[in-house]
Amino acid sequence: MDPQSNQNVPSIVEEKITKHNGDIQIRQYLKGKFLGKGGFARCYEFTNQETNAVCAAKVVVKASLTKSRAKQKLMSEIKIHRSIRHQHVVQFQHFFEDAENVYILLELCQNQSLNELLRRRKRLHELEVLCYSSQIINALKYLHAHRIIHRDLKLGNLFLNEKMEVKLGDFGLASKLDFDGEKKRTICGTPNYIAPEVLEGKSGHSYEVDVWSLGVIIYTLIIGKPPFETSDVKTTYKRIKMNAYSFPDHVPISDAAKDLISKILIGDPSARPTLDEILNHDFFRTANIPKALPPSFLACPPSSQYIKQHMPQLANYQSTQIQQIQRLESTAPANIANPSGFQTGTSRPSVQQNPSQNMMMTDRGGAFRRPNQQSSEKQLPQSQTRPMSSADNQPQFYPPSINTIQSNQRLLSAPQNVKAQGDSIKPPNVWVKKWVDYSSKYGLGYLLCNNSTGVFFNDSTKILMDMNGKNFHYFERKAVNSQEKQDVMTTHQLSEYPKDLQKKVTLLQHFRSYLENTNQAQNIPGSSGQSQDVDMVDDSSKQPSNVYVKKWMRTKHAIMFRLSNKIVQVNFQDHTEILLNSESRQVTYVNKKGERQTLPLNAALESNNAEMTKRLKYTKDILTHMLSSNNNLASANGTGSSQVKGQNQQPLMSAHTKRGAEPPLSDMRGGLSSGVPSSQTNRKPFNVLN
Ligand SMILES: Nc1ncnc2c1ncn2[C@@H]1O[C@H](COP(=O)(O)OP(=O)(O)OP(=O)(O)O)[C@@H](O)[C@H]1O
Repeated sequence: MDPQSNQNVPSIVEEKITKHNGDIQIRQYLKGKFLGKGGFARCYEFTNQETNAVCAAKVVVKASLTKSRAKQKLMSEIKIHRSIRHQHVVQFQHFFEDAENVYILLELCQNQSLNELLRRRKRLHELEVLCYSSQIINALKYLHAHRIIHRDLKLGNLFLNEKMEVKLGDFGLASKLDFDGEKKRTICGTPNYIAPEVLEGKSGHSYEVDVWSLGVIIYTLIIGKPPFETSDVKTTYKRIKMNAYSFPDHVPISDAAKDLISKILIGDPSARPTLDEILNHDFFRTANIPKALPPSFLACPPSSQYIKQHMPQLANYQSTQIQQIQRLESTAPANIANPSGFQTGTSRPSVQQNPSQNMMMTDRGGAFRRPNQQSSEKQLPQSQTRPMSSADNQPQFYPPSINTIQSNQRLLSAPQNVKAQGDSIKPPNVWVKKWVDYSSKYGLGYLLCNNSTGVFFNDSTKILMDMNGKNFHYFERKAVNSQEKQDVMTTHQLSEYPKDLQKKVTLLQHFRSYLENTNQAQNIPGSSGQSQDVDMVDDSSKQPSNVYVKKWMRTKHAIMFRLSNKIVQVNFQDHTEILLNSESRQVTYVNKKGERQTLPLNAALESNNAEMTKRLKYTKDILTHMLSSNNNLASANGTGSSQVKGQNQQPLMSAHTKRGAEPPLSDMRGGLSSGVPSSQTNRKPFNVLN
């Protein structure tokens, strides 16, 4: 509570009204409850003593308006706000002044702002996000149709009235265009929500800045914190300009929501979807969106019954999927199912706690659809619905998390006393040594044990650079006949290659340097990077260099790669590994100590090494599960990749694979500092007028 404000002491405020005949009438308001304060106003409940009508009064101290800019801002706010009327805009009622203050009387929003709601709830269910964001979009559509840009769209300016309707308020930074193509140049906004074109300030900005902020809001409500938030504003701007954000693994989010957010948060404002396109996005088709939510949701998340009622498709889908997942979970080794060191607690809801959100992750939708488009477009493959990234030509590379790096270097430094059994038993010669999952933006990058680097892009093309770094192979799926598709490989020199591959080659190089520069030993307790390198030269550097990752997926407990050499590699969270050679039907198992053992599949299944057989069964179950859901990785079991239709680069079951919190971006790229979230920073508008 602010001691200066005397904020909760009721007092009477008098408005002098001069009548036509010159008489003065006094209207009295009881200044009641303090509602909150912003950068330049305090807000109170005002009760009209004559009518008993209650409203919110924004009180601006006149002494704070000495600078002409501040005065201008207030006048502009009043001028714009009083000119509009919409169900989802805080209704402007009246304004007056006395010797000390200016009073703006507004429709009272009793249920505070979305900011307070999020603070209470930490994050919202996607159904709630749909409900709130569709109302925000309605308000924005109205404003934009009246050539008004809000320019300060944020949770703190989105209020809830007693009917739980969203009301957009605070028009202090709003601007009215004189004509549609006009660009505004004033640098204004609130750091976390500000669009990159405002920061660049080169060619001005327009309505698209509100669309950007809407994307930030959707992300923030689902994930629980703004996408670009850091502890200092400069770093936040850097992140915004470089479009450096990611979806944390520990928070469930549907593919449709991810897709929409990544389409909105695009640097080029002209590439952002329009408000109508957003409303027609698949995300808005995942539910029968209620007009308003019950007030109980201010404090508690929706019940599963409520979700079922509004997301019936999800509910049906959910029950079968949950059973499948529970079956998989039950076959997972105990220490994998609940490994120590995993995040626990409320920030990591389990499938059972919040099944709908987890299940939504398997919804592969997410395309924009115009109102008349056929539903068949729903089945567009991800490569069409989710282009590689924004329209930028120079991709910015910010891998989401150094924690995503896993290593199976221990395969190389395995003790010699664990021998392969029998003459015909040969351990695999190429496997994934390190990887980084950056599929929230570009794809999966990986380093093989033979030092080749590859990327599996989100559009399902693949690229592989051999260890000398002079050539690269590019793989695209093409139809070989009317029924079959296969990866078709073209080889290029790095000094000369088709221009349209430039972006992918740049990304490959970023991935390569990122993976190579990551401290190899950090995930391998007790081992040294040096000895691994020596081993690697002896062991695998002479192996064929065109082995690449054909498919991959992540589950709650593991990441799986299917390599083009018919190896299925499964890296478990507890650092054990399975390498399954479907051709020779042999299994290599790496235990927690890094000891490896290669043996025939049948022998492995019947072995009395319980740890290994559990993991092998888990691998088999996942492969079976994927086979039944038409997943490509299943083709590694010998059915041939060309017969499988789906592409799977998204996590199938859960987003909880990574350990630990999001690391500081400074670890990944110079100049950026730790991303410690702060509830207080970055909320105030800056440079209000210039
Ligand atoms: N219509 C309303 N109903 C209820 N509370 C309101 C209303 N308008 C504003 N408030 C409360 O008053 C606080 C300050 O209002 P507002 O954000 O409009 O002030 P401001 O000084 O213009 O803020 P900013 O610094 O964002 O420009 C809000 O955070 C909110 O808590």
